[in-house]
Amino acid sequence: MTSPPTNEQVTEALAGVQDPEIRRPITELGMVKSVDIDADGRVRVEVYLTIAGCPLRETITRDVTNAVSALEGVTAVDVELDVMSDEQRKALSEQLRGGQKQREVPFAQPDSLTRVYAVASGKGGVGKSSVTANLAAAMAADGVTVGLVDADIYGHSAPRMLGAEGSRPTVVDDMIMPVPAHDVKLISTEMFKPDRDTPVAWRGPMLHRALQQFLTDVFWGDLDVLLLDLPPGTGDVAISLAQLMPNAEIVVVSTPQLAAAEVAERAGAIAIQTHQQVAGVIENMSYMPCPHCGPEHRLDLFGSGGGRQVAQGLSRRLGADVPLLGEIPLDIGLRESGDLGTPFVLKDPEAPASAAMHDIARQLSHRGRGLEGVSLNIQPAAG
Ligand SMILES: Nc1ncnc2c1ncn2[C@@H]1O[C@H](COP(=O)(O)OP(=O)(O)OP(=O)(O)O)[C@@H](O)[C@H]1O
Repeated sequence: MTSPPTNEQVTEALAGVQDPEIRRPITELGMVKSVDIDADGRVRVEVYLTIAGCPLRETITRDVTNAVSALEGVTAVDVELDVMSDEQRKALSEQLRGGQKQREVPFAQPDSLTRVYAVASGKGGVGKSSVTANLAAAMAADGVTVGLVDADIYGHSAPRMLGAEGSRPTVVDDMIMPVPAHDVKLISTEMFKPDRDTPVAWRGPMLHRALQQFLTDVFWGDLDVLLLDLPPGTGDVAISLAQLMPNAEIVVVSTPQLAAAEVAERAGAIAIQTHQQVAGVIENMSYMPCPHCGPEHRLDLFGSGGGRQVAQGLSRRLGADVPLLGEIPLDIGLRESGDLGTPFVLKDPEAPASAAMHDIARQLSHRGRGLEGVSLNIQPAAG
């Protein structure tokens, strides 16, 4: 008969279990309360949850059971759950903040390597939210660590599109954990409403505070990319965002319709006032692949050329090259999968609309993470 594992072996196995929201090993987060090993190989692990009624308690129980069961000599695993005390939560939140007491926007710090993209549109209904949610899911599927702030207060649809509708984030002390949805770390205005049907009637200053809180009080961890879904138009949120994160780059979504393009160009041109960069333009609902002849025959339902016109107009106004990042065709599947909570890029990655979004996601996540102006902490060699 094999002998039971040692305490060190069990602890090492537990170090492979991450808290699903914080994405760090439970051993590092002080979540392992105790480990008991019987002579017959029965292991009992007590785990602290950050809050009572933690929505991910089953995931944690399953992951701990799997990790410990895999050890040689283990005959059974019992997982018992306890809840952190206020002091433990406070200590954890301080640890996550890296000992830093003052609230700062981590992405606005000069040494931040996170690429921040604010997705804007001139008017509603052009598919900005669908495109943003799909870009986030496509990036996550590519192994990019991505966060999504759904700041579209009036039309917050990211939770539904990512299958996280009705989710409430876990709060540890005064730190908010983003909700994991298809490997995207998600925070939405919807999560802070008393109930789903209450409209959000926040005005300028409240909006600014909400956005600030999403950026300072949410534990994002190290992100490669942060996407922000802005409300349509050139409103308060875009200005607040520029104040909070001047390094955020704008991505403009437009339809091919020339009238829509003019409005979209105006939304992008706000970057001139706020001194931000425009990373590019995405044309959505570009064409309908002909149901009879196939995708080679494009039906231009909403006209054509809008995306290119916005890109050219913004290049002229900003005096910098603003590329057209891609053209996403109309696809009924895109709408359906959004309604059902599975992003189209995951459900049908080969469809032309998905392929276009995967391609745009790669362009945005693989752009050099501009080290310009970033302190590299290199000391000159003593000569
Ligand atoms: N390429 C596409 N093909 C088919 N349907 C699409 C496409 N893009 C978006 N849609 C659908 O169009 C509708 C509007 O999209 P969405 O809500 O993403 O727009 P929006 O610009 O974010 O609007 P708002 O900012 O007003 O919330 C949704 O029903 C969505 O599923």
